[in-house]
Amino acid sequence: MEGVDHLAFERNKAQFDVDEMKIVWAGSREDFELSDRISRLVASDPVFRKDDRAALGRKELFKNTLRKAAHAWKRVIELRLSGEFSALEPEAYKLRAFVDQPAFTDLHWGMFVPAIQGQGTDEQQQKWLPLAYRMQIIGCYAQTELGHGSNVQGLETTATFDPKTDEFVIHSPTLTSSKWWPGGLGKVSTHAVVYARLIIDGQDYGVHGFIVQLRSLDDHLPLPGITIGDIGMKFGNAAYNTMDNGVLTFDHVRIPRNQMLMRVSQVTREGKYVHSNVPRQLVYGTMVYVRQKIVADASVALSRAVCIATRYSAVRRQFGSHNGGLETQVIDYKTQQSRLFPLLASAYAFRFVGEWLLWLYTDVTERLKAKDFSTLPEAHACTAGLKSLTTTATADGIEECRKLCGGHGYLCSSGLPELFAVYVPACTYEGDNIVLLLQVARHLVKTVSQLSTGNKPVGTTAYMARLEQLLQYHSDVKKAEDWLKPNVVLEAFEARAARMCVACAQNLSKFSNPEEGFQELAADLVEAAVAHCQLIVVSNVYALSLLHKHLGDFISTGCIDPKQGSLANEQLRNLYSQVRPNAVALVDAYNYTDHYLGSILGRYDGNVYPKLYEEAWKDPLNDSIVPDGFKEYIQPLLKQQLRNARL
Ligand SMILES: CC/C=C\C/C=C\C/C=C\C/C=C\C/C=C\C/C=C\CCCCC(=O)SCCNC(=O)CCNC(=O)[C@H](O)C(C)(C)COP(=O)(O)OP(=O)(O)OC[C@H]1O[C@@H](n2cnc3c(N)ncnc32)[C@H](O)[C@@H]1OP(=O)(O)O
Ligand SMILES: Cc1cc2nc3c(=O)[nH]c(=O)nc-3n(C[C@H](O)[C@H](O)[C@H](O)COP(=O)(O)OP(=O)(O)OC[C@H]3O[C@@H](n4cnc5c(N)ncnc54)[C@H](O)[C@@H]3O)c2cc1C
Repeated sequence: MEGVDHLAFERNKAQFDVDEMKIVWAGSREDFELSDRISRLVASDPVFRKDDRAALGRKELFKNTLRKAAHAWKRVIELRLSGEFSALEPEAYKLRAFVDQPAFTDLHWGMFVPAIQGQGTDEQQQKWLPLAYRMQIIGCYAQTELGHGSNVQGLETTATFDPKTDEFVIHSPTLTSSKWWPGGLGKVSTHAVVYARLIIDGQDYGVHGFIVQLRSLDDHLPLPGITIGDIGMKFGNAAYNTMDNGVLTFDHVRIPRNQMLMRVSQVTREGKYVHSNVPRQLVYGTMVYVRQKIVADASVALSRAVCIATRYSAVRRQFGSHNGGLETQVIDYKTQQSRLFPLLASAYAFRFVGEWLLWLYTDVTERLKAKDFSTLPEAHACTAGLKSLTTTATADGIEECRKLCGGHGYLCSSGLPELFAVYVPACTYEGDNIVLLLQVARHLVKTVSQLSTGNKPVGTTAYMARLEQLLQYHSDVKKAEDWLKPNVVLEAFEARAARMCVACAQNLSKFSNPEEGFQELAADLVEAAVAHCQLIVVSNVYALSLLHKHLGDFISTGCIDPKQGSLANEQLRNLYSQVRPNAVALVDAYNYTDHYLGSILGRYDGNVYPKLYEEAWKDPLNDSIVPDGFKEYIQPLLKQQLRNARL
């Protein structure tokens, strides 16, 4: 039977309305219609073609990215996708997503503009944002240096106030202070928000943001005192090499005083440092914003991989043929289901968690405007923790989907190698995932230690208020179906997280130096932070597979016993059987075009084999029947073998 028939058959099995689910996935009917329209628009535009990307060299690839970014901007304006000025509107954001090629514009819109919006004064915003909104200047976010990324307070670039000229002198005092990594910096950006140590009259006031012009707006040459370039090829072939991650050094570059971002703190004409009545952590606000975006994007990357692996698993057959009949679809193997279906569930779970985090972020932003900073620690912990949890699971999930597709998953034409290579740096950028989990752990330990002082835990740590009860808890599950009750799962996750946090807090208290204790117990603290973040996911959606995966934690903390663990596993198998007939329809509900998926294995029509065969012949190696280099390198070998044989 041809693949085409396999998927039609699969679609007929669905036990729910796929069109309704498309709307659930999109968020609303309006969002669905918008995504649908824009994805088709991109798919039908030849400039946005991407099937030739894997064969391009770096220079061609980069030029191709510039062309796409310029064309995307033209379309944004022509189609009025940008509201009055800004491409931060959902329509433009969707266009960028479906173009599916990282570019300098991501950092311009994703970090440069938000940094000015969040950390600039009203005056600074009025001056810089209109230019940035019209892309008359292009900006990047220059924080990380060769020597320091995670440790932001360890940055070395200096911004020294010169009261004589009312300027800051931006300088890179060491090799390790070279800015290193900023996307869009290497070849494109005309401006950057540069993070540097503020020095006034010999005193160091810590890291602050400054708007610095890097290149001439006429001929694009670096301005005097600025050395700038690309840091070189990165992991994967095309993948993130569409981006010009850059290196930058300053040799006493002067900027006007009013280019320090002064919403959080100011430097007066007289050189006086004034700190507003706001937490200094607001300087980190852009990172909180982007971490929230990264969580929202995790479900997109994971769902793409899952869509490819699910459709292909329904098309692919191995073993099990009796009397010349059809072989078994690999999706029917229980091992395939136990690897694939939890990922399918995770993609949906991350979609809903992303929505919840957007709500939380919006709420915090509103409060900040009203000078209520009370929820900032919670926002930082949630964005950092969920960024870490979802990107780790998504990167691992994409790789698992590649394995689920067997040998063909390793072909670039499966779409999976490139998806993995583009996605995997998300585990590092915007905060290394372990470093971020340690931030969550600090928040949790602080919460536990404040319980005795009567401080009521709020937000996602509210469950800690029931600590006594959670420490007494033992699951009352008696039969497999009991694990279907959301409250039963939720309580087990709460008790596990609470116990792991309390155990860490108790062990920490044995150290006379708390910081030393924190370093020594860091691995346990990371585990406790993961347990807490998983609880956030579980409290937004139901997730039994996580319980099974981390059974060790649940049993060792005494929340459940081994028998109840086996019942969870039994129930999970029942659930896999229920998901099985709906699997293809569940991934159809993502409504991805074949252009966006970029995968022969994941084609909507399931016509995998003829298209794989056709694609192989397009490889440049097949341009000639006898390869270049035959005469120089193959023929002499063959002749030598002949001579040896004669001897
Ligand atoms: C044509 C085009 C058309 C359309 C285009 C349309 C749209 C554009 C498309 C896309 C754009 C959208 C989005 C972008 C999405 C993706 C972007 C793509 C790629 C991303 C590139 C990645 C960029 C980067 O990587 S930038 C660099 C990021 N760097 C880091 O993350 C560094 C990590 N380190 C840290 O964050 C911190 O230093 C640390 C937290 C780890 C260390 O802190 P530490 O505690 O040691 O020190 P302190 O600094 O003293 O902190 C102490 C207290 O502060 C609290 N804290 C820390 N951080 C925060 C925070 N962020 N917020 C609030 N509070 C914070 C901490 O908890 C301590 O508190 P306490 O109370 O004192 O305990
Ligand atoms: C593709 C890509 C794009 C990027 N874009 C930008 C950009 O636009 N602008 C920008 O400013 N930066 C950018 N970055 C830089 C990025 O933000 C940093 O690389 C990231 O924050 C990690 O910091 P690091 O490189 O210093 O890692 P390190 O901190 O050196 O990490 C190395 C190892 O040390 C461990 N480690 C570090 N500190 C601790 C600790 N306290 N406890 C335990 N373990 C620890 C980490 O877990 C990791 O295993 C980008 C990076 C990449 C890969």
